[in-house]
Formats: sequence, structure tokens, C-alpha cells
Amino acid sequence: MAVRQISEQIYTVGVIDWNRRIFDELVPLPEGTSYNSYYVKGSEKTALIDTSDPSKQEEFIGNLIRLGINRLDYIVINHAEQDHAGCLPMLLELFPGAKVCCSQKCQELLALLLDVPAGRCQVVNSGDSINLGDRTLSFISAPWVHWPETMMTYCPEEEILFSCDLFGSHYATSDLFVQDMAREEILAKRYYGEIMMPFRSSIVKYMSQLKEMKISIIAPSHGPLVKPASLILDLYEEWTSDRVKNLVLIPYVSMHGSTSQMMNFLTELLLERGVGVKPFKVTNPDTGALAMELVDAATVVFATPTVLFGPHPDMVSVAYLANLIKPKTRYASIIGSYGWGGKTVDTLTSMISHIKAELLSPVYIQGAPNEKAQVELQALANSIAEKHSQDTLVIK
Ligand SMILES: Cc1cc2nc3c(=O)[nH]c(=O)nc-3n(C[C@H](O)[C@H](O)[C@H](O)COP(=O)(O)O)c2cc1C
Repeated sequence: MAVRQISEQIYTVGVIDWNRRIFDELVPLPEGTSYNSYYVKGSEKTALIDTSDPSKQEEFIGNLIRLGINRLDYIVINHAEQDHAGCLPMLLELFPGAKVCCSQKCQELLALLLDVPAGRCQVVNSGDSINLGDRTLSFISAPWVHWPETMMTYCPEEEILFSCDLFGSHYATSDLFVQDMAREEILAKRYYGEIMMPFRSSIVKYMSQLKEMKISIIAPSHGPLVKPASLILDLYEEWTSDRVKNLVLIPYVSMHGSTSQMMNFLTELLLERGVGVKPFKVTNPDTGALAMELVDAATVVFATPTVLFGPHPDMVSVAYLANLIKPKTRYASIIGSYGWGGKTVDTLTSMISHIKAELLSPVYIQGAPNEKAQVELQALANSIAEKHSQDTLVIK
């Protein structure tokens, strides 16, 4: 089903996983995903770039058989994670003459994770290439997008960048190339927020390196290919920039309604002041949707009551995640209600230390919100609106 021709000598032979709904037991997959693998048929030699998730091994091997592949000279492994390299042990049995091209670090991980013998690997460095006759594959080291061993592979004759996880999207679609750019923007942004955002500073460096190259097509490890490449490169340029949107994200939870009332009141105040707002309920959260909002919201206000002297556990989980993915948030605050005492504000503040945001005065009140709480929320709304309007990095 998934064997399709990209160009005269390049095919996609990976597998579309229409029904998978969670990745790494962490990332929700509302639209499924795909495990992309590419076959490059040079005039003298052949190469496969990445494999498939082992859960789809049968289908994947079926694709190779359908294409009549009975010899492989190289298997390029851009990334050792099992959803890309998981079928490698089987491939090494089926193609005893094939050499695995990968980075040194990848070779170590392949041995640890998949018991791949070092003798089957040909370690490559950034700038190295393999000659397939009339096609060349050259390698670009790209550690920390999102593992330390990652590399990308480039075919200059076709101007295709096999970008591994970078520029990907979890998107099961029959479109070989992105057709619906609005849909792609949402799914690619979600993917960027969940998986790539913690490595923003590394990605910025790779982006400037890639700008020097002639790239017509981006062929990622998940989701459809992108042509022209600028469609996704321009989006990444924006997401990895320091610029943020005039938007306040309010992750919230409330047991008896006091914190909800505060959140609603703050939302109204911000809207009146021309600031966008996105309330986000943290009970059974769609963490992908949260990550997507964190990509470019200028401000995050955590809204939680006190439970057993600290933040509500659902908020703890969301704050922990937000802190891990290191958004470029510029301002943060905390609002909520308590009954008799606790350390909610201190605990939450210490939990978000990776978010290098300026902390605006929290509004943390005892009981249901009264007039004093309203005044304090007005002051917070004024402060946010003023910060956004004066900050040159906030897109107006
Ligand atoms: C399970 C539970 C544990 C609580 N623990 C604390 C606590 O340790 N300290 C405190 O000040 N209030 C505590 N409270 C009281 C709530 O923080 C208080 O009722 C608050 O106003 C609830 O806000 P909400 O209406 O937004 O849920 C607790 C309430 C519940 C239901």
C-alpha cells in the first residue's frame, strides 16, 4: 500500500499506521502516523534510508518484496530509535551483504537497543558520502534533534533532504506530498512542540546550515513529504525564532469553581485589553494541543487550587511537561484559590525553572474570589497587556 515513487530512482517504502493513537506512551496521535523508509536505486548500488516500527515489520518487508528489492548495499540509519531502526535486525538477516551507515553514537545505540553487531556498521561522519553510481548520499550530523546520535541524509542529484525526525509530522495520510498546508501546519506545529521544541537552539544552527544547501524536497521520517521545502522551512524559521504571539495560555483546573471563576474573569479582562487568550483544561489533557500552544504563546498563567499543600496533581503534571519542553514563553504567572495554607506558588515556581520567563505577581487568594481578588486580577491583566504591547518580540 505504501510503496510509492518519489522520483525515477527514489521510492518511499515505509508504512502508514492509520490507527495508532499514542506514541512513546506520551504523545497523542489524533491522526495516526507513518514510519517512513526510502529506497534509493543508484546505477551501481542501492540504499535504504531508515526502516519502520517493528510492529509493522511484516508490512514493511512486504513493501520491499513488492518492489522486487533483492539486494541492498547500504542501510542508512539516521536515528537509532526503534520506530526508525526497529526492523534493522530482520533486514540484516535478509540482506547479509548490506552495510549499515550511521554515526558512531548511533552504532553504539544500535548495539545496545537492537543488538546490531558493530561489524555490520560503517561509521560515517558529517560531510562523508556514499556513491551509488549516478546518485550520492551525503551525511549531515544533527545531534539533539531529538537524540544525540541523529543525522540527516542528503541526495544532491535529487535535491532531497532525508531529514529524519526534523520537519516531520505525525500524520497518516495517503498524500505522498503535503496537499493541505493548513492541516500540515497544525500537525507539524504539534509535532514541533512535542518533540523538537526542547532542542530549539540546536535546530536554529541546523537551519542556517540547511539554508546554504539546495533543497527541493524534505523527506521526513514521519508524515508526508514537503515540496517545495520552503513550506516547512519557513514555518520552522518562525517557530524557532524568539518571536511570540500576543496570546496568554491559561492551563487551569478547579475542584469547586473558585479558580475557574478567576480564570474566566482574567480571560475577560485580557480580551478587553486586546490580548488573545487560550484557556486549557488540564484534566485528562491532550498534551499535544498543550505543546502546540506553548510554541508561541507570549504568556502562560497557571491556574490551580491548593491540594494537600501544593498544586493540584493534574497541574503538577502539566507544569512538569511544560518545563521539559522549554517553550520560549516571555511572561508567566500563577493564579488560584486555597482554603487554609500551603506552598502552591513556591512549588509551581520552582517547577518551571526551565521556562525563562519573567514571573508576574501571582494572584493567590483564600476562598472564593472577592472584590480584592478582582482588583488583583485587573492589575495582572494590565501588567500582561502592557508587557505585550511594549515587548518588540511580541507580534502585534
Ligand atoms: C482534596 C482537597 C485537598 C485540599 N488541600 C488543601 C490544602 O492543603 N491547603 C489549602 O489551603 N486548601 C486545601 N484544600 C481546599 C481548596 O484549596 C479550596 O477549597 C479552594 O478554594 C478550592 O479551589 P477551587 O474551587 O478552584 O477548586 C483542599 C481541598 C480539597 C478538595
